[in-house]
Amino acid sequence: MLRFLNAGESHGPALTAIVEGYPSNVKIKTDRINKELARRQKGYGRGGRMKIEKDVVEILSGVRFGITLGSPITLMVRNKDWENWTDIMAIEGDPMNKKQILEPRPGHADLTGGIKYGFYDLRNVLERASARETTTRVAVGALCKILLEDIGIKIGSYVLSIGEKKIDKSEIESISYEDRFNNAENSELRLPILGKDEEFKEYIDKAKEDGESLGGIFEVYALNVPVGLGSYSQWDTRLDGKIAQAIMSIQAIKGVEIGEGFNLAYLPGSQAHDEIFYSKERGFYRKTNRVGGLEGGMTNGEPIIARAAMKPIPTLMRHKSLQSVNVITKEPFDAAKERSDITAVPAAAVVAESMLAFVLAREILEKFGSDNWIQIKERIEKYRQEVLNY
Ligand SMILES: Cc1cc2nc3c(=O)[nH]c(=O)nc-3n(C[C@H](O)[C@H](O)[C@H](O)COP(=O)(O)O)c2cc1C
Ligand SMILES: C=C(O[C@@H]1CC(C(=O)O)=C[C@@H](OP(=O)(O)O)[C@H]1O)C(=O)O
Repeated sequence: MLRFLNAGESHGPALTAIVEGYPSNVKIKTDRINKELARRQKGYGRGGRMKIEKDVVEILSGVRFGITLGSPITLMVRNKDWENWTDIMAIEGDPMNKKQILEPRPGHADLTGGIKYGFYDLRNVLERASARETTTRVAVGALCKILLEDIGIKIGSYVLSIGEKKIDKSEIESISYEDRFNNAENSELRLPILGKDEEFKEYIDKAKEDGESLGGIFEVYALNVPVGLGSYSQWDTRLDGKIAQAIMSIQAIKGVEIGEGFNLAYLPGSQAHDEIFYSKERGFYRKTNRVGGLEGGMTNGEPIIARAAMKPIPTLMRHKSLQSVNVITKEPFDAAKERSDITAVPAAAVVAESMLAFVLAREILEKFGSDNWIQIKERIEKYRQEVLNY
């Protein structure tokens, strides 16, 4: 089974991931992975840290002369900021008590993590809870995208709202997925339509001036996915559940819906489902995709669509603060900080693409075999023909 683990602290020397179950005979170019890492770093509204980091991957195992071996792949991305934090983040030696963080920030793992793991220096919690970790999720996602692209599956994302500023569903209905993809790539906010960036940027600037932070909603999709990934046979083989879990695991995500999701609850049955049609060229198909490509926990051949809601970034600037309590003195304090993102919805969307790519690559390998990519690809092509002839 394809799986990965990642490790690393936000201000430690490096972030790493080990990917196991990735097939042999896949051509890997580090440029392809670096392109995804750069996409995650973009997005208007990010804070000072993104000016420091320029994420690039180093492959430490599992690839020889640019070809995967079928053995575990180790990926590493160095933290440039480590140089500024070496003494605070010291791996050996006596603790530097003067740099302890005793003030838990609301909306973060700080307080609960401190209580649970038995630390008063909350840096021990926040270093790992931070979304900096998503860098290696994206590196792993890039490996998965290489597989998926080779069999014609394309994954993308776009931002639908930041705070109260929204793109209406009706504004993008007539735009093809190809155009939405290109528009989002050319927008600093990953917006699916052109000409809206300025409006959104002004809105973010205003939030910054007010000392506020913003959340938002993004959509992530996968096109040309074969029918029949996932299964209805057990609760934990249902693919809609796996996708929701993978996206929900991203820091600050508080809601995930598949297809029309929550809106379906307001519709009568006659308007909520996707009727079935048949043509010789296309086989079975739907004219609508309200269920986001998933029925009975399986892909039905239509695009997979998932939307996620991100809460506003918890760290606020000095002039607008949230109340909290010092873990030693028990005195109240003001949790505002100097450095933070104002919003990171576009970055979270790229992370969600990576999580979707990982889940889909894992399902593909589960269904079609997991050792030699050349054979796996042949099986997928044969299966696609069978589906068409069903
Ligand atoms: C890409 C990305 C960047 C983030 N940047 C920040 C940040 O600069 N400051 C901050 O306080 N939280 C930031 N967050 C949110 C926190 O990581 C998150 O709210 C926190 O870890 C608590 O997790 P939870 O919201 O899932 O409970 C970011 C999240 C993501 C996905
Ligand atoms: C470093 C990244 O995001 C970070 C996620 C994050 C958090 O609390 O989640 C807090 C900020 O880090 P710092 O406190 O060092 O400024 C963000 O910059 C990244 O996305 O690569």
